[in-house]
Amino acid sequence: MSTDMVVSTRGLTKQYGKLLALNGCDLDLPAGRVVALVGPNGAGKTTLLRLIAGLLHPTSGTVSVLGRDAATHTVAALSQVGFVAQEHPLYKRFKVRELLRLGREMNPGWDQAYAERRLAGLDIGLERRAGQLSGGQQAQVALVLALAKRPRLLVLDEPLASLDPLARREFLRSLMTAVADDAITVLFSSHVVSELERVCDYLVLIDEGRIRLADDLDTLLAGHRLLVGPRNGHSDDALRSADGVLTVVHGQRHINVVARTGAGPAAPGWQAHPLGLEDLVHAYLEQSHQARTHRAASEVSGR
Ligand SMILES: Nc1ncnc2c1ncn2[C@@H]1O[C@H](COP(=O)(O)OP(=O)(O)OP(=O)(O)O)[C@@H](O)[C@H]1O
Repeated sequence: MSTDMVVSTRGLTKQYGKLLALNGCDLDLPAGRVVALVGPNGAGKTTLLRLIAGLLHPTSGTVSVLGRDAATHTVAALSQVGFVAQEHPLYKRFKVRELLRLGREMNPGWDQAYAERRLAGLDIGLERRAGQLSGGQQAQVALVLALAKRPRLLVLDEPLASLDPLARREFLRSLMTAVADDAITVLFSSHVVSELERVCDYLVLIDEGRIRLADDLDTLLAGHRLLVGPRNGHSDDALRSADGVLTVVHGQRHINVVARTGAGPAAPGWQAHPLGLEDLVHAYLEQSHQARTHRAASEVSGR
């Protein structure tokens, strides 16, 4: 493992009974990045995040966080990791002031002045009860509680899920100020891929418990292209089976092909365009979906 990696997993596997939720994941996350973890429902995102936060033990393989084994040094590892679970649960009957006191009592590195400053900046009064705050304000309080631990790694499970577009923007803005001020590494899962391009600089794509992609966003975007060409004269199967081609979609007059840069059709009439993050993620998931459908069909016909 390289020492400047905040998270390193090797062969990380988690089974719930017979269900294989994570399957032999090797992952290295460099320090100081904002990492988006994306994947369809049930892909294994929460499981991976909980393993990294030391809240679950692997069935096999290893997970090292900030140079320590997260499974065996949980207390030491956890003090440097801020974790906000899905739906950012807070003790709803507690006042914000009481939540801060709890945080202070439970975390040796607690920074009360920082917490109060951030809450004041968000206009969230310390005497408000958590349960009476809006969903967006509760998400912000959960973020402040995690940041006031002064973690080196902040792990957020679906922080945007229950927020409306405005609250999402505000939440991401707060997150970005914290990242800029404190140089922490952030790892967060999300289904809202369209919003990630502005905030993250590293992407991990997980599907069926396996890591499909993990790289700098710029490298990934530069490494793929959308190719648009005329409909006639191309067999779908030939296009699809070409090396480096991820997806082939027929429009009314054109065919859209997502391919690795340098691969795919290059005949006259074809034009290459840059690919956005949403299209890139969609292309990989579509490719997995097609492979699954193909596998299922072969199993049925082989019976
Ligand atoms: N405690 C559990 N017991 C049994 N199976 C579980 C448990 N937690 C998760 N699973 C299963 O493990 C797989 C991965 O679940 P996980 O929650 O990690 O996925 P996810 O990518 O976070 O999904 P989502 O986007 O829907 O939140 C799923 O098939 C899920 O049903």
